[in-house]
Amino acid sequence: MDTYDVTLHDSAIDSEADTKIEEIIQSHTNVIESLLLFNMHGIKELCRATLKCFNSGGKICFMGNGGSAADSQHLAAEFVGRFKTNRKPLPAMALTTDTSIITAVANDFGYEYIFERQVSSLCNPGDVLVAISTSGNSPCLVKAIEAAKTRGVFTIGLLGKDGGVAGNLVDLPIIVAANDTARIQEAHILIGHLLCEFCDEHYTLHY
Ligand SMILES: O=C(CO)[C@@H](O)[C@H](O)[C@H](O)[C@H](O)COP(=O)(O)O
Ligand SMILES: [Zn+2]
Repeated sequence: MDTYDVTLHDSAIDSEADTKIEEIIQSHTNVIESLLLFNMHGIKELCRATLKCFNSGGKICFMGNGGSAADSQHLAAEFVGRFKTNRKPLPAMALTTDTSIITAVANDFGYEYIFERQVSSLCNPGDVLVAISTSGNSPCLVKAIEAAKTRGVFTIGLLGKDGGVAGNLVDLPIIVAANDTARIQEAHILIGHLLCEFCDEHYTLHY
């Protein structure tokens, strides 16, 4: 059977790829640099709220759809397991991982309740809830934020575009100044990793 040699140059594909790669890396860089201009204050508040939550016995919960669901479980794992150093385990949960809860709640109540039911049953006053959403408009996140606020949970939005509905609801909106979903998600995971690194260093030094 004939096989293609994928290493053979194809000038049309190569030049198309050159242009696209440069364009995407440049737009990623612009979005990441904009964090220094627009989001320093919000990221500092995120670091402070998280430390205060952990120091008073609370936990941090993450939620999001699609790529942001992946970010939620990625970040929870860094806290419970380890990031760079072997500091103490830190209490974090992704509300995106229990398929039995998610499918039962979606099936019995509706998809928009998949996080709300978990917040109402698992979150306590003093906990932090991080909603990761590029639009800020996903109904399942909005419902969960509303439930969290009635329970004394500190709500944070890692958002994009104009912040959407969640931008006006959360206690701390961190809105990445971009419109492209993928570029916003790349900034979100940088902010998440930054928080992990900050907590690593803090708890390695202080406990
Ligand atoms: O990862 C991506 C796009 O990069 C998608 O899976 C994306 O997360 C999904 O379309 C989500 O449903 C978008 O939701 P949201 O960010 O608007 O809350
Ligand atoms: Zn994606």
